[in-house]
Order: sequence, then C-alpha cells, then structure tokens
Amino acid sequence: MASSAAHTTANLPLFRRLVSEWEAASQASQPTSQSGKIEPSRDDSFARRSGKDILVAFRTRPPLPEEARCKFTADENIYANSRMNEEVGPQATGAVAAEGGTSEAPEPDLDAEFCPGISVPPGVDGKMVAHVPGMKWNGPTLSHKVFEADLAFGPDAANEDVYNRTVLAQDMINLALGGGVGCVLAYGQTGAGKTYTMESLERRLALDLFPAAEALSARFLASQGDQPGQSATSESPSSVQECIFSFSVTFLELLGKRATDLVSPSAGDTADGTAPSAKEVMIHENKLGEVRPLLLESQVHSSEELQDLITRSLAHRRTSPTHRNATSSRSHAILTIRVKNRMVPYADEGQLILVDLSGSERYEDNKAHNKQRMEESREINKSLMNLKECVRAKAKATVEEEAFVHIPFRSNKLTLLLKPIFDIELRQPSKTVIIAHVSPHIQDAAHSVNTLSYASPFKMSPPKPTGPVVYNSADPRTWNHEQTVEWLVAAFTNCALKRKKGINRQREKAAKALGKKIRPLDMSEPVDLAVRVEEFCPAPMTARNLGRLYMNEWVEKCLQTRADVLKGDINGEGDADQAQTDMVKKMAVEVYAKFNDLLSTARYKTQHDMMATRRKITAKEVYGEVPKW
Ligand SMILES: Nc1ncnc2c1ncn2[C@@H]1O[C@H](COP(=O)(O)OP(=O)(O)OP(=O)(O)O)[C@@H](O)[C@H]1O
Repeated sequence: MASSAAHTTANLPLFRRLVSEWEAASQASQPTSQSGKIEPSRDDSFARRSGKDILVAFRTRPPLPEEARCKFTADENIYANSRMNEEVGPQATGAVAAEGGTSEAPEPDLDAEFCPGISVPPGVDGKMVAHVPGMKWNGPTLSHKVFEADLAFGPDAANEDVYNRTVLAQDMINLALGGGVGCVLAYGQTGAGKTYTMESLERRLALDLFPAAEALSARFLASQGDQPGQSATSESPSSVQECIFSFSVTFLELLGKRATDLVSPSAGDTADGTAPSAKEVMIHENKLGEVRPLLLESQVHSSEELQDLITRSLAHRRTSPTHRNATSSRSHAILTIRVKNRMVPYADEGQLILVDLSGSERYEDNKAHNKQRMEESREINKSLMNLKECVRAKAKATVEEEAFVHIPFRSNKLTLLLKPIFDIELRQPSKTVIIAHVSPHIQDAAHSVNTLSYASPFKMSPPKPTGPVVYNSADPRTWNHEQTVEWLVAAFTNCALKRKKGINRQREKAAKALGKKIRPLDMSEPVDLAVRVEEFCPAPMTARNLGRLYMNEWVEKCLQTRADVLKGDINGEGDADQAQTDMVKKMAVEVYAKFNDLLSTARYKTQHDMMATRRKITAKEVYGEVPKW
C-alpha cells in the first residue's frame, strides 16, 4: 500500500537510512576502474539510439530550501499557504533555485530535512530510480523502481549539459534549417523544473539558430560561386542568412480549448475601460492536413530579436500559486519557430516547436483550489491525459504493426499542434525530445513514478517513414512536379474538349435552324489550353503546394497565366477579353473542384483503409459478461 504524505514525513529518518543503504549497495555493484573510481558507462547506447525520431530524457532538480523547511506536509498545507501569501518570483527561491542568485533567508539544513525519492545511478546512461515509500502490516516499506530512458539528468546537471545532449545531439537546428521538424516537450509534476529547463533551452536555441543559418548560407553561396558579402543586402551586409532564410515565430498559451497569443496578448482597449481579455487564437487543420494557428506571425532577423520576443512573451504567461510552486504555469506554452528557405519556395517549412507543458497535480494537491482553479486543473489533466493516450497509441503502433492503431491527436488542441510527431502519414522528417521532470523528494515518489512511466513508452516509438512517398495517381499528395503538371494538362485538355463539344452542339443547332449543314470542328485535332500550365505550376511546385491555395487564389493564378486561345475565335462579337476571362474562370473553377475532390477522396480513403484494419472490440471485451434477465 502507498504511504500517505504525513506518514512518509513521520518516517523520514527511516526512509533516509533505507535510501542511503540502497545507494551504497548499488554503488558497490558498479564496475570500478583501477583507481577505485566509478567509470562512466562504456555502452554508447545513446549514440546508437540517437538515430531515432524520439529521445526520452529524465531530469530531477536539487531540493529547494522552502520545500525542506516545510517537509511537504500535504495535510497541513504549510508550504502552499506560506508561498501563496508571498509575492515570490521563481528567481527568489534561494541559492539553489537561482543560477547565480542570492538569498537573504538563512539556509535551512537540507541534509537534516531532506530524504531523496529519486536516484540517478552513476555510470549508467539513462537510468533513474524512484524510491517509493509504502505501508504493510509489519511497518513501513521502501521499494525501488527502475525506469529507463535515453538520458537521465541528476540534480547537479546544468542546463548547458541538457541542451548539449538533447537539442544539439539531435542536430535539431540543422534539421529545421533543412525543412524538418524539431520538437522539445517538457513534462512533469508542478514545481519539478519544466519552466527552468525550457526557458534555458529556448534562449540557447535562439542564440545558436542564427549563427547556424549564417554558416549554412555562407557554405551554400560559396558552393554557388558567390562571395557571401556580394549577396548580402546593402543595409545588413553581415547577414548572409537573410538572403536564404526567413524566420517567423508564434508563442501560444493553451489552456483547455482556448489558445491565446503570448507575443501580443491583449485584444486592444475595451470601450468600458475594463481590462482587455486576451485574443483567442483559432487552430485549424487545412485541407492538406497542415496545422497552423490563425494569427499574425512575428518575423525575426537576429538572435537578439528572438531572445527579446521570448522574454516579452514569457512575461505574459499566466501563473498562479499551487501547493508546490508559487509561480506555477497553469497553461501549456508553445513556442514555434518556422524556417522558410527562399531558395526552395515550395518546400515544406522547417519548424522548431518547444512546449513547456503545464504541471500535473494530484487530487490531494489541488483539493484546496477554488472552483475556477479546479476547472483549470481538470482541463490541464484532460489535455495531459490525451497526450498520454497519443503516446501510448504511438508506442503500440510499433508492436501491432499489422493492425491500425488509432492515435487520437485530433481530439485536443495540444496534440493537434503536435501533429508532426503523432501523424504517421506525415513525411516531413522530425525529431522529438521529451524531458520528463520529477521532484527529488520522497514525498513525491508516487507522482514521480507516474511521470517516469508516462514518458518511458516514447522510447519504443519507431522512426516515422520519411522521404518521397509511393506514387498513386489518385492521391495528389504523392505527385511530384512532373506528375502534377501532367495531371493539370490532362484536366485543362478535358475542359477544352468539353468546350469544343459545346461549340459543335451550338453550331449544329444554329445551322439546323437555318436549314443548312455545317462541318463540325475536328475533335481529334490538338486543343489549345486556356492556361499556360508550366507557368501556373512552375518547377519544383507540386500538387501539395497547389493544395494550399484557396479557390480565389487558384482562379487568380489561372487568370495571371492565361493563354489567349480565343483570338480569332470570337469574330469581333462582344468583348473578346471579357469572354476569355469568363472562360478561364469557368475552367479554373472546374479543375479546382476536380483537384480538391481527388484530394479529399484520397484523405478519406487513407483513413478508411486504416479503419478497415482496425481490430473490432466486442461489447463483451469492454463490459464483460452481460447478465441474462
Ligand atoms: N535544475 C534546477 N536547478 C535549480 N533550481 C531549479 C532547477 N529546476 C527547477 N528549479 C527551481 O525550482 C522551482 C520550480 O521550477 P519551475 O517553475 O521550473 O517548475 P515547473 O515544473 O515549471 O512548475 P509548474 O508546472 O508549476 O509551472 C523554481 O524556483 C526553479 O528555479
């Protein structure tokens, strides 16, 4: 049986002794070098696994002075009350909390108050052990649960180390510059250190992104025989990357179904003088299945601009005190940096998505909340549950290869925004790092077990298929440039032939009325197309790019690339130019409808084929044996 918080606190000295005995025993079993020191693992399993799409890391932080002082007596709520009544920022939590910060408060004796609930065995990569206190008829017990990830960061690990071994090791910046998706997710209990990690990763990434783009651009221009200085704009001659890359940023806060913009959060002044409420941002999936929030993206041109934007946005993030964290973030914060390569305008945009998830709370942690906070906690837990379901389903997809496993990423805005990770159909290369954060205290061990077991299944996720898909004439998403042009030529030819048939019918009717005979137009002769297809769809544009166009954009593009096929066909009757425009519009709409029909049928068919392989669950499996009346 699990031990209650009060019971754990009462037996702290015993648990402390049991944990140190376990640590001593496990260190003794480690391989030692001749010098007697524990050798770091020679097994380079991390290096081997780093080719995977998803890397899982565990992280625990050092104990904080306040926590030790109040010993987490959940029943008395001392910690929560003492923190909630103070106006304390995250940097003011003492010498351990702030990097380089100072504290006026006297240092509590952490060793006397603290009992570790988490150990990171030295010399083994990726292992974390949770020490879970329990209760049996014959007294308190302590079990040691081992969890495995690709990496495990102990309380002494610096943010620099986390950044180097996750974002840098996965080469996320170059991946995004090359049109792929890099994603970092911080998950864990409230107060476990997610924001501390993510803020640092965001800033370091902002610092490295532009120099990396600069280096890549210089290499590219040099390979083209250009001197970097020659191609740069005269206003900013040092910024070669601006000739090739453009960066746009969104920073969203997501609470339940409501997403708001953190970059410019207010909806403007209200007429009655009340505080303006934050603008809600709509998040939609377009007909090609791309997810893009409907808001104005901020363009950034340098590391300083990006860092400044991150600082401004973070200041807008909503926080409120929880039982464990005086400045707890009660929402998910999603920073997305999109990279457009001007040299390949029709290629997919690269993306870097950094998600600081809201902290999970146990029932006993949030029972002191008011109604609104309870509702907030429910929303947070619901979206985290949905994320968990997606994680489980993704891991299951590896095991049950022959049967379709439904990944419910569309049922929540958070997982919808994370579509590049979950959608197996998406061919864009992606790399994800999940950092599961746990509190170091034994009182949180049960919650830590939850967090660690939540993240572990991600480790099994198979690499997503990437690269060109197999050509299917009925699915525009699989067409390359040549195949797209071929289809467009056929579609516009069809329209021209239909028009020719119509003209023949009209001429025949008119001739019949006059009692004359007329020779019909020769249908076997090649027809002129109303649109110059090679200009309408220039290389390397594909059907996927065309699929992003709305109908008015499509028609406009057709009109811009129209061919004058009616010259000499009108015989001076009426306005030839207007007739030509009307005809192109009509054909453009017809081809657009056909194209979109194909696109939606293909998407529906993929889903239908997947569903057909889905294992049917009987009512008996769900509800058990139904009693007979
Ligand atoms: N690795 C670390 N080293 C030192 N202090 C840390 C570390 N990680 C977190 N902290 C401190 O712990 C406190 C809680 O951290 P943080 O606010 O990042 O938690 P969180 O998981 O984001 O919480 P919530 O989900 O409630 O927002 C902060 O005061 C932070 O400075």
